[in-house]
Amino acid sequence: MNSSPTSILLCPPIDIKKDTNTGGVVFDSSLLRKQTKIPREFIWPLSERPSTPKEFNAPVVDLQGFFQGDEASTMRAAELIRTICMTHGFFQVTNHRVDASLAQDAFDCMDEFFRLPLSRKLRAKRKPGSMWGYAGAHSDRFSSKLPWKETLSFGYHEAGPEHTFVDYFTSILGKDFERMGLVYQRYCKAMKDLSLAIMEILAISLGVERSFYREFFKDNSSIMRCNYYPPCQEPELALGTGPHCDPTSLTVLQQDQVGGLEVFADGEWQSVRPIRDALAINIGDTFMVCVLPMPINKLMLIVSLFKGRGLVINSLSLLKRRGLVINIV
Ligand SMILES: C=C1C[C@]23C[C@@]1(O)CC[C@H]2[C@]1(C)CCC[C@@](C)(C(=O)O)[C@H]1[C@@H]3C(=O)O
Ligand SMILES: O=C(O)CCC(=O)C(=O)O
Repeated sequence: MNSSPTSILLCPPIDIKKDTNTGGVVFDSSLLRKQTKIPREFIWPLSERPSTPKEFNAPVVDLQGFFQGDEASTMRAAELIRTICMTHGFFQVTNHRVDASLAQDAFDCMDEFFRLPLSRKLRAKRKPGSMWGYAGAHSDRFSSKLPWKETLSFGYHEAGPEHTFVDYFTSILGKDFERMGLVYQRYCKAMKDLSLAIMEILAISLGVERSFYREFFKDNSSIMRCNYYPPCQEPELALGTGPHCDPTSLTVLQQDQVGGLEVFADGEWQSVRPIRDALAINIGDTFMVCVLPMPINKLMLIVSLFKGRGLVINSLSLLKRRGLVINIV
């Protein structure tokens, strides 16, 4: 499909637009998604691109027993998480009590935002030094090995005013985005509650007083990111998110069914098959360094633009690749 003569004729490569102030690439996904040749700024060195990875056998932790106060089940979950922390630090959780319709609303709101024309998204453009706002391919910060993605980020603090997000979205995008503010306010609260529950199990796993991390993190801040990976006509050359560790404590990720997330485990990149209604969790650097009794390798993540089975993401334009990420700092 990518290299069919018709698509080449319909979509001749264009010169990439540059920001007149910063000289950075302008990531206009409505145009770039149709380009048969991607701009060189997005091409990653072969050595940094994972080749078709094998599937990662991600452990699944069922939180039902924990939430029902079942001690035996909680201890089993804690033991499983302990083993996970001692090896790679990545797992998925089911029965996590984040309402499915809220999770769907969070995807719908991000779709609504990323569908806007670039000029409107740029009204929310992230200012240097701020964590709040929209960024296309992080081209304001980097000039090569750009990620093929758009991001909308904001910070969450439970004790902050309840209307923080509503004020932010409506002031920047207009009244129509009031619902988006309300949805993300509820969503971040739900994710915060979940992260504290996981902190409690982590405390049991690691042999510290049960409420220790819950107390420690209860007044914390979180970073929320909506990552949207638009269709790419040369997905084998680009990456959605480059190889990285999370320099934070705990990450909760809600992803759609397309796939693309990979973890570096046992010395190789391995793809994580999304499980419907499950959330992906990984402990970040802070947790690894502070709490683990023995040094282990940091967990590395990447988002490739391939599905696990090597099919091209999103060329079949109905598919999407979306990640809603919360980093507990
Ligand atoms: C503190 C952070 C920086 C990044 C977000 C995060 O909360 C966790 C990981 C970082 C990141 C995702 C690693 C890959 C590159 C990056 C620029 C991105 O693609 O978003 C990173 C984030 C950043 O904003 O610097
Ligand atoms: O978007 C995703 O699926 C995950 C991206 C990621 O690893 C991150 O933003 O830290």
